[in-house]
Amino acid sequence: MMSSVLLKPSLLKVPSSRNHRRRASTQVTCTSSHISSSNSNHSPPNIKDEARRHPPAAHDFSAKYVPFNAGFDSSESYSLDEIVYRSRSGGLLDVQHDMEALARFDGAYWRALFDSRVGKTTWPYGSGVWSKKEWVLPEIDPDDIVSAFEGNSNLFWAERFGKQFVGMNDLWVKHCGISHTGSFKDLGMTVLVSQVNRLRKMNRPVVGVGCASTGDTSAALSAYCASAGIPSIVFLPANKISTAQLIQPVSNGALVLSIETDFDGCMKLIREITAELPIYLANSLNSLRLEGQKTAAIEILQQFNWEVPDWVIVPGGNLGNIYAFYKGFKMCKELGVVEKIPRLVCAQAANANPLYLYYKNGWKDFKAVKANSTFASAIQIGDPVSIDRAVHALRNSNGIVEEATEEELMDAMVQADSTGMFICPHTGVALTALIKLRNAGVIRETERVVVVSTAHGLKFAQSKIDYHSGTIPGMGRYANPPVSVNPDFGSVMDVLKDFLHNHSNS
Ligand SMILES: Cc1ncc(COP(=O)(O)O)c(C=O)c1O
Ligand SMILES: N[C@@H](CCOP(=O)(O)O)C(=O)O
Repeated sequence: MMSSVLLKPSLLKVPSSRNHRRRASTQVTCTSSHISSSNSNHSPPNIKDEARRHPPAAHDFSAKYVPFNAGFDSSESYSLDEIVYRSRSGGLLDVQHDMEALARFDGAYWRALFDSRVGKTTWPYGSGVWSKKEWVLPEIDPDDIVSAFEGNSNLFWAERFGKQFVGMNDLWVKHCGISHTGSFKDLGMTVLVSQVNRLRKMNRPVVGVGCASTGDTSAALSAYCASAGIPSIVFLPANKISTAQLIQPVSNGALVLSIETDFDGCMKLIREITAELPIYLANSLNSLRLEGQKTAAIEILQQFNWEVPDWVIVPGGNLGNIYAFYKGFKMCKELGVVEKIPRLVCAQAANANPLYLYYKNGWKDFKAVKANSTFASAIQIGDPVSIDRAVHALRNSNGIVEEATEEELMDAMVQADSTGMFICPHTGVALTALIKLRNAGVIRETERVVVVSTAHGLKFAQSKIDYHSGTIPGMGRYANPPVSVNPDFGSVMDVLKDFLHNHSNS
């Protein structure tokens, strides 16, 4: 472990942008060719120029691809600059960091470094993902990074929902959906598109980037590609994603293919296509994505001042994210940042529940299912690519899998909304898991729980409209439809008197 004597305080110094700016303006004749080319018109330096003037101290951190869960005797590995998604045996890959190099710095060092970067505009550390750059893509040049300063999302104390619906005082919702494109996919996509940007500068054969999607991956991919000027192609199951999600890649200039199949069908097609054409695969089968997504776990610890919650509940579909959370927590423990990891819960819609069935069967005989239609449409997935990663995460975190019926998930979403949130149906799935585990006495009243909210509720407004207007057969217990009222004083007074009478004790 690195002793404090060896800590380089300069690594921790994050000059304020004002200081940067002042110094920069007195150094206009700086010798860097980058700077002179980008500032040939003598405009003030931008945040990337400033990052070039103050390169981070040299280090020897590195990362490579290895087969997922490879034994110690495996020597198979690939540079991150190779275009490879599968191991030689056809299994999943994982990004493996040089943990020895990282462990030369102790937990206190990493905590202080990460804390020093929060809330700044310093490139690229103003991003919640890139503020952990050394643990994400240590070798990428900050110039190649494509970032919207994603991450650093609100960890919301769900005081009223906690008290009213689950009898808890320490319930939190990590709002990963309050983000650039409205979902947690931004966290992974900034990493993947940055690496693509680097590969293209290295003249590697990447003409475009493609994904299959239930609506959120495609939104993130198209936005990050558009901001870097990289062509994107998205495969969407026809009529199975929300209008708000569909208009995102359309607006960002992606080639949008609407295909008469489900997500699993689109996933199969994109894998075949990316094996043939110089199109880089952007789904979470590509382990680069998970390096960005894992920073949400680190961020949760950071937001609790490096205290570890008891439980973290994550809605699961293609199952990359549950592993990403595990990996983030595990790295923090391995590097002495915290002393333990939370128990993980993966929550699935009962209409698309292959992981739940596998768990209930004691992890014997995994069978893909035909995913049925669900209001949690972004997790309507029957054959998740990261099934092995999810099982690993759950087994090693004493984890649990729960499921939610359509009525349960919609009721939970509506109840959460009634306490001031505006969440997506997938978060409703996670809240249902919480309600069930509280009722079963598995999660205790005094425990600290984080529910991961994965997308913005506005992307799924139609499902809320349908619920509240009573158009979903058998649903609507907590509906709060608008009241039609005649435009006269008496009619309005009648409605208000009823309202005040009903609420007089609340
Ligand atoms: C909103 C939302 N929630 C949850 C998930 C599940 O994440 P994962 O596929 O990583 O399990 C997805 C995508 O699948 C999603 O778009
Ligand atoms: N919900 C996802 C499904 C694909 O997941 P990925 O993480 O493998 O890209 C989506 O929004 O497309």
